[in-house]
Amino acid sequence: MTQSRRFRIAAIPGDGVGAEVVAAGRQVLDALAADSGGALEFAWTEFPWGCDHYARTGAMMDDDGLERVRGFDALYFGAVGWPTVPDHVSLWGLRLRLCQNLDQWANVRPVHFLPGVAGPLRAADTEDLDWVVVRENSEGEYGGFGGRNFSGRGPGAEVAVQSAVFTEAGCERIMRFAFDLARTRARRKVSSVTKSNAQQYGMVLWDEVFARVAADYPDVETESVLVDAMAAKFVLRPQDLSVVVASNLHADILSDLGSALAGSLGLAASANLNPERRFPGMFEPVHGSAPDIAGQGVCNPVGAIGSAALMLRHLGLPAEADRVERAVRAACAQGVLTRDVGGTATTKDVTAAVVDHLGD
Ligand SMILES: NC(=O)C1=CN([C@@H]2O[C@H](COP(=O)(O)OP(=O)(O)OC[C@H]3O[C@@H](n4cnc5c(N)ncnc54)[C@H](O)[C@@H]3O)[C@@H](O)[C@H]2O)C=CC1
Ligand SMILES: CC(=O)C(=O)O
Ligand SMILES: [K+]
Ligand SMILES: [Mn+2]
Repeated sequence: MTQSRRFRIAAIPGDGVGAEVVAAGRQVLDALAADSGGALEFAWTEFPWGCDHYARTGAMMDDDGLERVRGFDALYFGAVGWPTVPDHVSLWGLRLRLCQNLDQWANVRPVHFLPGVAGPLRAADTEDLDWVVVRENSEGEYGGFGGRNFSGRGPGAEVAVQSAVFTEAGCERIMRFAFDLARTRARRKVSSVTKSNAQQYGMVLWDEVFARVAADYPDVETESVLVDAMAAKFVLRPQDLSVVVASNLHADILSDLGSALAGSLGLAASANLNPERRFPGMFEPVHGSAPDIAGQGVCNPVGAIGSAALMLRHLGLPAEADRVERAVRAACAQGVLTRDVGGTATTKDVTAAVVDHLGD
């Protein structure tokens, strides 16, 4: 008899469409478990953190929240942010707080085409558009270093400093992670995103570490591309990319561009990982809380369902992850699409279609 595998997952829907897409992903995973004949079980605990929690308590999450989630096998996250709370308060109070304290220093954000989904790159197809943005997720521009209100400067003359911090160790570990990932892919190539022409300290260190790490991977092709040129390359030569490693801010921007090129921000999945596995990973769609469409039941759940597939793979369930990804492709190919990708289906219709195709 196969032994039952039980995974404890902390669900953190957050704000806006976060609740809708996390419900969709949970439904797909629960269907997978129900179909496993008892071999697989997901035990969910939901944490109602976000901007409503802030309105009630003055904090985005509970004080002991970090302690409570660190023992879970994984965190499944929706999105954070709502117009009632300043975005920097909500983001730092929840997503960044979780990622930083759980030392999830690698953020993996794959981009691929789905059959039946038209993107703006008319000439590209599934072969061309299949790359992974590896985002440095612990330092760089989002390290939180800086300040305001320097002495001697009054209202109207304020100065704010927002520094980017790059450490040699931080650069090296994300680059090694990118090279190791490249070795698992058909195209063994790592493209480093830089801005060392204008930023002569941090980005020059980034480039130097990249060159040093690359020397340890002679079997992997490399290139170093300035971020502005990389934005153009995403559009003009996507077939030339495989693994793209970039700083926190650069990768944040480029991964939204990547998912838009695939057809919508609602499609892209992501994994926030502590590769040493001292802490659980956090799996979330790339998009935010989408206040403009929240509560209407029309948001695209594909990014969140894809994030659930990344979670399965990280939990050692590659066959189940493949099954979810195949079911998503089948639902899209069948034309069950939300309106952001040109269809008329609701979030629930797409989720139900994915669940149906789990049986293919
Ligand atoms: N990791 C996180 O939790 C993130 C949180 N945010 C927060 O989200 C809030 C809104 O930020 P925005 O800049 O508007 O970014 P957003 O990603 O929420 O939305 C940008 C655009 O994409 C569309 N979109 C996003 N997700 C979609 C989905 N699943 N299906 C269909 N369309 C979708 C939205 O309708 C909107 O037009 C802010 O408070 C921001 O700070 C933003 C990005 C990431
Ligand atoms: C905050 C944000 O935009 C992101 O993590 O992608
Ligand atoms: K998100
Ligand atoms: Mn982003």
